[in-house]
Amino acid sequence: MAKEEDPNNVKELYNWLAVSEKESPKWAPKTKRKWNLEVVEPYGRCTVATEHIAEGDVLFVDAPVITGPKQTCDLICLGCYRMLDNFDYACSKCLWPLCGKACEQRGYHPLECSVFCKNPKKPIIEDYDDNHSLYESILPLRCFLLKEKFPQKWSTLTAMESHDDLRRGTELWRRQQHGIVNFLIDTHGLNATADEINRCTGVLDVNCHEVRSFVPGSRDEYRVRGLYPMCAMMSHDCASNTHHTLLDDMTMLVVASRPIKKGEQLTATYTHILSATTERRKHLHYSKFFHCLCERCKDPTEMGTYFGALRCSQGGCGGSVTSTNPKDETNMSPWECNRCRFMVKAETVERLNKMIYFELARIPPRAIMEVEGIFQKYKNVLHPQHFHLIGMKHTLSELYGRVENNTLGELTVQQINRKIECCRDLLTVLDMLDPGISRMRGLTLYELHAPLLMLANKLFAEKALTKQKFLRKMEEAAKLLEKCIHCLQFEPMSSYEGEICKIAEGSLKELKGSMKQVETLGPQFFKESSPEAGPAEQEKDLTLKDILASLEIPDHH
Ligand SMILES: C[S@@+](CC[C@H](N)C(=O)[O-])C[C@H]1O[C@@H](n2cnc3c(N)ncnc32)[C@H](O)[C@@H]1O
Repeated sequence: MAKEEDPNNVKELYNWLAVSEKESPKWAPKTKRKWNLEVVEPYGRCTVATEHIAEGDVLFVDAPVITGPKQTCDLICLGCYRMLDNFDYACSKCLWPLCGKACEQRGYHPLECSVFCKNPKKPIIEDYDDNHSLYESILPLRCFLLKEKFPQKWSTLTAMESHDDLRRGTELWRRQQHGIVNFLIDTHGLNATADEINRCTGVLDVNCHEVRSFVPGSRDEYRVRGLYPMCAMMSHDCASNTHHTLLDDMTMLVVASRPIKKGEQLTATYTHILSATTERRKHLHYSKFFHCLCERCKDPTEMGTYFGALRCSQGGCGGSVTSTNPKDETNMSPWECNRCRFMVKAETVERLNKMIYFELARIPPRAIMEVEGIFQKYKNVLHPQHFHLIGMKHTLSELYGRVENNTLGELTVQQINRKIECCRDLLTVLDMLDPGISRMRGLTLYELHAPLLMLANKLFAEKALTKQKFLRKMEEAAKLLEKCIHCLQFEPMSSYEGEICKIAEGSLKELKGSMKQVETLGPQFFKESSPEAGPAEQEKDLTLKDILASLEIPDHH
């Protein structure tokens, strides 16, 4: 299409949407498009809702233009992406690592093979540590080869942003000239110009998504990169309003994670939501070349979570120390206590966060007591909702009940309560930073329902609950399961989340059956609900919200 007719390549991108719809699985939901591609500064092209969108509405399915290894990764098979323990099998034509003969023709491997086979050189894996950059040239090469082999994909790829002007001269750019451009053109004689390769590398750097799944028919996990043009058109927001799910054939399903108003942008998160403002903004600037100015980044309290805040160290103050200017591009603005105005240097905060990262990184996997040790060490230094403490609670919520010698049945009541506390505190933060449909929320709700039910059953066995209270506790667990299923409903069955969703559906059915049975049980199974005990018992469960509601005072909080 002539450039004048489509100056922003919007039509070109809509064409890809049509291709994706054709390529997506037959069962994938088809819906009317409720958004348009528009150009809005400073974002560039972005997706804008043309009508009200409800939570869970399917927005689109997106097929990848191309997939391939990440810039750095462990040894993998270039055909099926399975991780390899050793370099035992080399492609018979190009000598690159594969898992076996069948993968010589699998996936996109024939693309790079057609270039490397002209000058076969077995890559020297022994020279690299884990997570090496041996593979960094593969995906840019695959992109370049689309030009001849898949022209439709090539024209979509060239419609995408590469920020060459902003990338040129950066440290990353300089490294890529050696590892990618020279490697392909000088070592392997690729008939391309440096500009063409840099453009492909740029499109990948600015637009790629990490994709994680299992090799079909196995439990072998893979982690690669994929170029999803429609997903890439969504602007970034540190508290986004969409949720994406990788389907079995590597197409991406995108749904609204919460209601989206007409005129609002559909947004995705390009970075990790459980990291602090300084880190997210640094990462976005380094990798995506913009300074994020979303509501969360502008707010020193990060939407009331105090996710980066420290506890004030001045005796008895009890205030929270936050950045005086989180938007500062130099990250040098001092931090200040919101009560006593005590100041802390930004550098000190950064050093403290790094120190905790290093301590956490040294912990062996699944070591509950070590995580608890670091939590105790820093709990009076950091705000209770600081990202490090919430990150540790996330880890603990998954470990208690799931590791050897700490299975759910082996936990003490104290440990069960700790698991419950960790899940609840994580959910509180997620409600503020990532409300609606999310994998993390779905999994955490599942983790929370089990110990709650276990405690309720224990108390029932001890005849320590009235019938009403036991039913209320069962109802709470059922509600958690319902919400978990809502969050994980789009996950494919082959994924861990899809499996949990299926298990949650089974547990919910069972639980509802048990509740019906409990209704029929006689009083001999329960604690007597004496007139004195009744109100006191109810009081324990009351919240401030309940009290305000009963007095009909609106809660302005
Ligand atoms: C994956 S692309 C998104 C599509 C892009 N707007 C386009 O026209 O091709 C990422 C780029 O979009 C822009 N962008 C995305 N989110 C942004 C945000 N929150 N603030 C400013 N620019 C943003 C930046 O230029 C970024 O490098």
